[in-house]
Amino acid sequence: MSRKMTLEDVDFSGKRVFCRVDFNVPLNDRQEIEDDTRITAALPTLRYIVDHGGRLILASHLGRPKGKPEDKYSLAPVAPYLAKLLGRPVAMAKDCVGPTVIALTNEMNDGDVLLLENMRFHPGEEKNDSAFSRELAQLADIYVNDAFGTAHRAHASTEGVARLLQPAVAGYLMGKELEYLSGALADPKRPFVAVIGGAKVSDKISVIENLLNKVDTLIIGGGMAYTFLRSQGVDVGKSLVEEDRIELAGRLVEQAKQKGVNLLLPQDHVIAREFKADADHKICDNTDFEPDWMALDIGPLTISGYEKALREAATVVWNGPMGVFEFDAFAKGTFAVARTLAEAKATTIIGGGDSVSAVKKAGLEDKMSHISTGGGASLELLEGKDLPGVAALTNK
Ligand SMILES: Nc1ncnc2c1ncn2[C@@H]1O[C@H](COP(=O)(O)OP(=O)(O)O)[C@@H](O)[C@H]1O
Ligand SMILES: O=C(OP(=O)(O)O)[C@H](O)COP(=O)(O)O
Repeated sequence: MSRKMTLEDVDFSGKRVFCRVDFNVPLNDRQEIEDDTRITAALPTLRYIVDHGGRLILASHLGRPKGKPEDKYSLAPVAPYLAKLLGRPVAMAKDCVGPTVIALTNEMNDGDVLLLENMRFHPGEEKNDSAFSRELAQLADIYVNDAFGTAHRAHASTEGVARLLQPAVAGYLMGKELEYLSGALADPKRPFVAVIGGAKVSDKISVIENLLNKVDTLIIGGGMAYTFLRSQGVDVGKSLVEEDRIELAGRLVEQAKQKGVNLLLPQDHVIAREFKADADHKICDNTDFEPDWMALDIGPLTISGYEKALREAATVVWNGPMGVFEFDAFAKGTFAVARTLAEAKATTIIGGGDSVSAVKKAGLEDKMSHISTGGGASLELLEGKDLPGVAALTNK
């Protein structure tokens, strides 16, 4: 993709800036923010705009309201939280379009911050409706997109407005995410190793197909490994297997061979009698699976093989857990990968979703080169797709 304009390419002084952020943060029952990672990740961009005299109009979605207002999805709790982080007032608008909002934006002074209410309270947002995009575009002079986590959505505030408000530029978080994730795929330091896990092959087929053209080693773990093992004739008992993907998994193994990619599958497993935190469990290898048991984690031999490949890597991308890490008894494989990456000399990129939760649970966030703020968006990049929210930005 062409290089996009960035914050430094624009004079923000006295300008109204429509800045799309991803403040889709988890809230608890008391409407308190449970994880502020996405808010703190956007701060460098927000500070740059206000420090350069911009009038900052923030736009985000929260949750998945169905095109109409719902109290539990209000962004109101974010305004005071952000005000504390920024050390300046953050006004909260009751809506994101309409005369009252226009009046609020007209009253702003340089350096003021206004948070608009949830974009998804309007059906036009997810439909990328042009009339709704025009209403949003009316509010500002310049467009900034720092919402990497939502960049795979072609919605009004992520795509439509960017086409109407020029220049449309990438914020720092967006730039950093693309630098790591697209950078790793375009020009990785080698050996380049990808670790792909999680529940199902079907969710990650395109990722695996794309990575087979890029990586030196592909490590497979988690539930999806058992469809791969079945394709190799291993009897995997009651482990998670997608019957309709066995043939495809076999073809991917063949492709890896043809392309000279070192594909690593689990050699031993922690198997359990049932899918429960305190289930009876033991270790088995590929020759002695119990017919009525299921694999819920990779075994010790597999862990040491995977650790060795990771220690030799220069670039690692990780997406998806190695086992049912939510249950302590089956979290060893996932935490071993997290620890090995934390100690590795490689550039380590954690591509969103459950692998990020695992790294955070292990307290190892600070030891990774990059932890993505977008699960879906990083997967689409790993699939080799362009992100609509990025494509719509102004080329350099
Ligand atoms: N061996 C396994 N059997 C069943 N489920 C598994 C297994 N290994 C991992 N999982 C489950 O996969 C889920 C994560 O899968 P997925 O949503 O595809 O990953 P991600 O969110 O990282 O993309 C976790 O809830 C985990 O418990
Ligand atoms: O949380 C998000 O994505 P993620 O769960 O894939 O990381 C983004 O805010 C996008 O939200 P959406 O998947 O409701 O469009």
